[in-house]
Amino acid sequence: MGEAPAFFVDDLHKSAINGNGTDLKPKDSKTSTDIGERTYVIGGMGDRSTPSICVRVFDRSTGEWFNPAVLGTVPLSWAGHSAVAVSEDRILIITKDSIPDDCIWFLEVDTQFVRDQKQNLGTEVVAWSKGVVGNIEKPIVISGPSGVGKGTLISKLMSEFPSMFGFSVSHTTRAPREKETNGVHYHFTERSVMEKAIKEGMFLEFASVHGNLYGTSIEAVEVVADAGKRCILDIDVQGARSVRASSLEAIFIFICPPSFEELKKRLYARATETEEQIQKRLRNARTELEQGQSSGLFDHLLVNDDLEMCYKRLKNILDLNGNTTTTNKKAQKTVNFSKHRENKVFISCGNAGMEEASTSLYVLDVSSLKGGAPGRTRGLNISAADHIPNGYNGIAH
Ligand SMILES: Nc1ncnc2c1ncn2[C@@H]1O[C@H](COP(=O)(O)OP(=O)(O)OP(=O)(O)O)[C@@H](O)[C@H]1O
Ligand SMILES: Nc1nc2c(ncn2[C@@H]2O[C@H](COP(=O)(O)O)[C@@H](O)[C@H]2O)c(=O)[nH]1
Repeated sequence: MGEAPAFFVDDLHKSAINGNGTDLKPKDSKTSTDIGERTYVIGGMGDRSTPSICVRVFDRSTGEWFNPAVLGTVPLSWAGHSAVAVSEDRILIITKDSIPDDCIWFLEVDTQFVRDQKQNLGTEVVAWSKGVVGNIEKPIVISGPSGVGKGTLISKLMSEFPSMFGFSVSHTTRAPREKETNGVHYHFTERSVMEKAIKEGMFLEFASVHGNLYGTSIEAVEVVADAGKRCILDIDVQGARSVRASSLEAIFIFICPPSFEELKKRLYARATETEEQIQKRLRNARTELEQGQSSGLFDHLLVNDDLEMCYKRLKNILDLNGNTTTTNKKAQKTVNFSKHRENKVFISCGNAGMEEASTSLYVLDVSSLKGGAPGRTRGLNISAADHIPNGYNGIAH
């Protein structure tokens, strides 16, 4: 314990550009990056056909090594990497020989998500998150008691704007209804499987609703964003609260019935639940209505009395009728050199494998990072740079 393995000193050399991070000689497969009292050793394992990545941590205050639980989506291709700490809570990793869409990653070491998971799992944790250039439109969280018409409103929105919105397909342990399709309406899952995935940090949120487990996986939201669409989540109030507390910035809309009697009528008319289940849903509806209307959790409350009227108001909120906008604007692609000086990382990219070796210099602005583990880190800004001003972070790639 406490002794650094051979690779720690011998195999690493400091960045040619600023000495804060490390980059690799072609044959190397590990980097070490210091944050506070800890040194994060990130290295490739396996052979070229099945490369993988491991993380070990050396705590200089105790002189001990440990292997943290590694959460999030691990980079797939791994032919080496460069690493630099961009803040107290995360390390930027640039993987070598990757396609441009797949080369920027973050290893989070002390973000809110990591701290939460440390507490949940009772162990040391780090988490991967893939960096994505540009921002996404804020996802839309729609909540409300069972039978109020959330699904009906969402279906209308998706049919009218199929290329604009994508549905976050939740996991649930409840049995499918007659017309429901696995993978479309829900991922119908065994409780033990879902509980295991929750423990492994695969879920953005989950809750026990009307006696079953429901949850939004990180991938459910990210695949919609990756497709360039705005994600819609149909989740209960507990789930909405968890999303509010997560790194996902969203718009929260609560749908109310015109009266409790009308809600009851809709649930009976839908006829998808047994008498006992309907009674349970109605009991839970009272609490949900109380919490939804009074908690300050929701940005908008909509009464679904006349369906067409409610749909129109929903479209107003989402700026689909040409009214006030509530969506965030797309990321600015240009970099302002006079601002956020400390948040720029210069990347020197060599193409030694080509006939004429050359090096290009890019500047990565990490000042407007959004999201992060357990999903993607969005909001990266990359542009060409012609020189590295004094005092900047940089890594060779
Ligand atoms: N404005 C409305 N007026 C009358 N009936 C409605 C209205 N909106 C929805 N409904 C009907 O109410 C029933 C419940 O709607 P829906 O299934 O969309 O509710 P939900 O909120 O998604 O419920 P759950 O949370 O249980 O999935 C459906 O039969 C639907 O056709
Ligand atoms: N917290 C979450 N709640 C969810 C999720 N998916 C659905 N729901 C909510 O469950 C109830 C019941 O749905 P039903 O399809 O069985 O009628 C409803 O209020 C949904 O909003 C989820 O991923 N997380």
